[in-house]
Amino acid sequence: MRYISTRGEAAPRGFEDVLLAGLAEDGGLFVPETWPTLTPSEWHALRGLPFAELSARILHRFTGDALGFDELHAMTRDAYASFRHPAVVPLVQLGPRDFALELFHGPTLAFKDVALQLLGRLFDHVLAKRGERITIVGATSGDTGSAAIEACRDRASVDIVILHPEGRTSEVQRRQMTTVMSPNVANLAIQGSFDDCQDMVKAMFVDAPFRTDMRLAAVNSINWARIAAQIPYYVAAALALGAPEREVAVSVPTGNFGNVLAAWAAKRMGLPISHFIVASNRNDILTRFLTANDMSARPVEPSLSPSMDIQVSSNFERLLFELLGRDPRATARMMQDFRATGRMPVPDAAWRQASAAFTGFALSDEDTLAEIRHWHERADYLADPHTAIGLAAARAHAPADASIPVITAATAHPAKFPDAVQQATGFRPPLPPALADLYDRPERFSVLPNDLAAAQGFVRAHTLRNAA
Ligand SMILES: Cc1ncc(COP(=O)(O)O)c(C=O)c1O
Ligand SMILES: N[C@@H](CCOP(=O)(O)O)C(=O)O
Repeated sequence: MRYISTRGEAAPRGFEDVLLAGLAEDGGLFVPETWPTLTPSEWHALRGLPFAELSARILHRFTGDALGFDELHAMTRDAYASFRHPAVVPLVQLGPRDFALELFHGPTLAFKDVALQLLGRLFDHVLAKRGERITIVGATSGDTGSAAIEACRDRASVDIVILHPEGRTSEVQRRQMTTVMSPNVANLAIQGSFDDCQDMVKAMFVDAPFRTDMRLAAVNSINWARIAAQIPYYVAAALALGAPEREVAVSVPTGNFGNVLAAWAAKRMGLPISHFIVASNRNDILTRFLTANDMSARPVEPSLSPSMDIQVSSNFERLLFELLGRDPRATARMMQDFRATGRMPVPDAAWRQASAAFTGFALSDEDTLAEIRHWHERADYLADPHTAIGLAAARAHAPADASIPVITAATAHPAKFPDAVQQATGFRPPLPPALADLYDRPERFSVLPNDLAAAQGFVRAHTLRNAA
């Protein structure tokens, strides 16, 4: 299995190199050279397997010979042993055809743990084999940061620096990152938006000397391994509902487009997903694109679902590459124009293809609160604001064929956003016991302006200090 860059100027390479590279040197994202597909009997063989085994079987299709199945299975078993639910990613029925795929039972209470608990172990495995060290630089709007820190803290071969937008995460999210005192972990609060943080991280990756000197690696969903590790839960849910014989639809609260892209990748592998519903908050660039081919970035606006306060969705590039018939030159040109102008006129044929497969939906804060209240009153179900947006989108855009179930990705635990949940329901969800003293723990982070040189200086100092 080899991977190519969406922009065509980076050498193709295998899974381990892609894992360590993160972003391709040409600024593009790695994608599989060809998509692996499963036959109906291969899908059947996965039905009912423990999640760790199913996950290893799917991932093995993407690692090729780089990793043996047994090694991979040992890692998935270990990664998911700490999840608080025995099913790891339980599917909860909320209505006749409405299901919540709960992805928040990992250590930091969001879907990011599913991939990042595994990535931490993959990094260790590959670095130990190669005798190398890396510095991870990541951007977060709240959840990737804590999940990555939890997965990488105290690992001998890894330093990690996470950039978050100052004051724009929930307090629980910030504290989950800034109360970790491990010497290999550092947090930067950037005076800007998540998009600014993500731009800085990408700029560090395309600064070749800096990238090489620091041995940079990525934990964001620009890293293909993140996407690959998010595919298995869609497989598990669809098989549980009758796939491959029965079609399913998915509704995914969306920011960087990684989680919904993982579902789309499952479809490319042959899983019968008939509809993709892309749910966002008032930062609705994807909805504007899907409904009116208006891909134009606006300033990021804070909302009650801060993890989705994103305008420039990294993984859209992977979809664009496919929509353009895998033409790397056209992809590179369009991405560069988007960067320069903030607008991306997508050719009509490509847009029609996208809008036939994906339906966009955006929800205001007020309606998000109403949706949390609706599920609490109707099904005694507590949804966090991100999940609520996914559930609202599923209700608005469920396929006309009522035999198709709709799986909504429940991406965060309600206790991560207690203020919004309390405002909607009057009930303040408590943190699980492992995090019960979170508000009493001391915090450590540095604040920097939205300035690339300053952030690079910080990353360099952190790396050198730990190497000494
Ligand atoms: C709770 C939550 N829901 C949804 C999203 C959006 O996911 P994605 O960026 O993969 O589209 C995020 C952040 O990425 C998140 O943290
Ligand atoms: N919502 C994310 C933003 C980063 O997304 P990623 O999937 O690319 O890591 C977050 O919570 O940090």
